[in-house]
Amino acid sequence: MGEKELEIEHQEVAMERQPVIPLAQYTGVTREFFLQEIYPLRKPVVLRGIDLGPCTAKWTVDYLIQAAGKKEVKVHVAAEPQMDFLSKNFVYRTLPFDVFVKRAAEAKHTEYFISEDEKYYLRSLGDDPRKDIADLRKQFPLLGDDIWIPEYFDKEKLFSTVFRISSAGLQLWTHYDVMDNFLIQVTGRKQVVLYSPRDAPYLYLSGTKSEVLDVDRPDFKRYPLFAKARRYECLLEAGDVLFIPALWFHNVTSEEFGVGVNVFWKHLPSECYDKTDTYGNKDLAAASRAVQILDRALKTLEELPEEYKDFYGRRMVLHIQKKTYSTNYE
Ligand SMILES: O=C(O)CCC(=O)C(=O)O
Ligand SMILES: [Fe+2]
Repeated sequence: MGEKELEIEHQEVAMERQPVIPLAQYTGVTREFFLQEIYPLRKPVVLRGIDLGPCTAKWTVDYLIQAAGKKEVKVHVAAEPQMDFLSKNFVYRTLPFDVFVKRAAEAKHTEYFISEDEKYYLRSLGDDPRKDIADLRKQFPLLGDDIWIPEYFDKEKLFSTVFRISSAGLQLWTHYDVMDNFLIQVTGRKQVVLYSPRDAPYLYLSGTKSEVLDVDRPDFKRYPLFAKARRYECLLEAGDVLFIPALWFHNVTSEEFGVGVNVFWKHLPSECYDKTDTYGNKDLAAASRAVQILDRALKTLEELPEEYKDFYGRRMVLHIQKKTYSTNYE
C-alpha cells in the first residue's frame, strides 16, 4: 500500500471513531443528594445500588411467563437487530405476553413471523393506547408490586411506568422524550449512547428521531454534521438506573435479553404538556404552537421575491438566536 492510501485509510478510521464521553456514575445516592447535587445539572447520570425491590431477583424468564401469563401485548418484530424507522424493517404483531417473553429470550425460534432469528421489542402501552397511559401496576398487577420506583421525585408527578423488554442485540433508534425519565434496567445489560439537546442540529432529526441509525459506524458522507455531535455513553448492568433528563437523545442497544422499566414524570406544571400525549414524547403545548406560528411566518415570507426572502430569512434566524438561545447551558 502506498503512503497516500495509508494516510487516507487512517483518516477514515479516525472519522469513524468519535470520542466517547462517559456518563457520571453514583452509587447509593440518597433522595437529598440526587435533588441537590445531580438533578439541577440536567445531565444524564447512572445511579447504582438503589434498592429496586424484589424484581431484580425474581424476574427470570420463567417467573415473568407465569406471572404475566396470556395478557396480549403489541410488540415490534424486526428481521435485523438495528431497527430502522425510515425503511420500516420491522412489523407490529400482537402476542400473548408469555409467548413474547419466550421468543425474546431465545436466539432462534421454531415459530416466527419473518425469520428464525428475528428480534423482539416491547414498549408496553395503556389498555386503550390512544387514551390510556402505560401503568405496570394496572396492566401487570402481579409484577407491578415487585418493582420499587426510586422516590426521587414527588409521587403526584408520576406519568407512566413502561415495560422495555428486548431480544439480545436489538437496537432502538436515537430519539428524545419530553419528560424526565428513570430508565430502570432490571435484568440484562444494555449500551446507551446519548446526545445533548444542544447537539440537535447535528442529528438529522425527523420528528423526535434521528435519521443517523448506525451511531457506531455513521455514514459521514451522508451525515457530515453528525461528526460534531458529542457522544455520551454508558453501559447499564442489571440493577442500574439511568436518569435521562427531558430532551436528551438516547440510543439503546441490548447486549443481552433484558427487562427494563422506564418511569416518566412531569417535572413541569402539568398544563405545559400536550393533553393528548400518552407516550411522553409529544412536544410541549407551547412548542407546538410556536412551530405552527413559525410555519405561518414562513408562508408569509413566500410572498416576497427571492432576494428579499433570503435577507429577511437570515435576519429572522439571528433574531431567533438572540431571543431564545440560553447562555447558561453547556
Ligand atoms: O431501554 C429501552 O429499550 C428504551 C428506553 C427509552 O427509550 C426510554 O426509557 O425512554
Ligand atoms: Fe425514550
